[in-house]
Amino acid sequence: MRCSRSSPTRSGAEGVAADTILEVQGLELAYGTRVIQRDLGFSVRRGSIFAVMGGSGCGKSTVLRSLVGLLRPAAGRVLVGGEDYWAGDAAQREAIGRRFGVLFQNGALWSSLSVAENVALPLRMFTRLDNAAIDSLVRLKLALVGMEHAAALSPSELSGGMRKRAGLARALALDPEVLFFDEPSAGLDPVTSKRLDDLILQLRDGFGQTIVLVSHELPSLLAIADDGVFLDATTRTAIAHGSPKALRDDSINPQVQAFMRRERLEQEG
Ligand SMILES: Nc1ncnc2c1ncn2[C@@H]1O[C@H](COP(=O)(O)OP(=O)(O)OP(=O)(O)O)[C@@H](O)[C@H]1O
Repeated sequence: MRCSRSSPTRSGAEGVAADTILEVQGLELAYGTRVIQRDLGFSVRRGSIFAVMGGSGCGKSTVLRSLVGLLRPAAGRVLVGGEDYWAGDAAQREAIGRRFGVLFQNGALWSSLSVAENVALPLRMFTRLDNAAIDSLVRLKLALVGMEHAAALSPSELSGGMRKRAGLARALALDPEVLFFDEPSAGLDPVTSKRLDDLILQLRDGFGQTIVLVSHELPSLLAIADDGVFLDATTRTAIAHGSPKALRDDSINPQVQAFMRRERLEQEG
């Protein structure tokens, strides 16, 4: 179990532990005057898969939005490699944001572009690589997600699972330090969902990729996440920290137990 209040060796910028890539301190998130979550604190280790968990509407996607720069926190800090993300100006935030890859629920591909052109887009926008280098990188990223055969297809010709994998290839285009997923398994059948889980594990184990994901799909969370935070809609803050397995087996919090037990009954039933 890890949370910001229990980090071990502390060093480097802003006193963040050396193996921490992302640290959230005292975060409060609101839409207008409506507070969604407050007093959030957690840290994400390099090379780990970190899950933001909790029931429907507790604010998981809202937390993700604040981590990737789409929602300015009402209070608190998001430290990326020790740098305070929201303290800088737009240019500084953009520079930090380049270190992120983001995969949204439906893959968010441009429908007018082929799969290969979608993956090439960030490389064309943010690098000075020539066409040959971009083509090679696009082939490499598509091969990584098992989509090399689909380079010329348009997004409308892809299944849901293929769209996610194409979106993943695009999110990986710039070799992000942190990869963010919003509900990777949503809308996928169990077999396709398992393939995506295996791919996510491969990225962690093969490349040391750090991944932060938002999910309420417990089978997937239990299979892949090393650590996480459990948000509660009623108290509007985190009520547990730890891996999904540890929360399932050890948490004494009734809300956490109810969430985990329901999922367990569904699996057993
Ligand atoms: N743009 C917005 N403006 C105002 N309220 C919003 C906005 N987006 C989300 N909300 C509200 O914030 C709360 C948290 O929403 P969020 O989507 O972050 O929850 P979630 O845990 O990801 O939900 P789910 O698991 O159902 O996707 C909800 O009550 C939602 O209605």
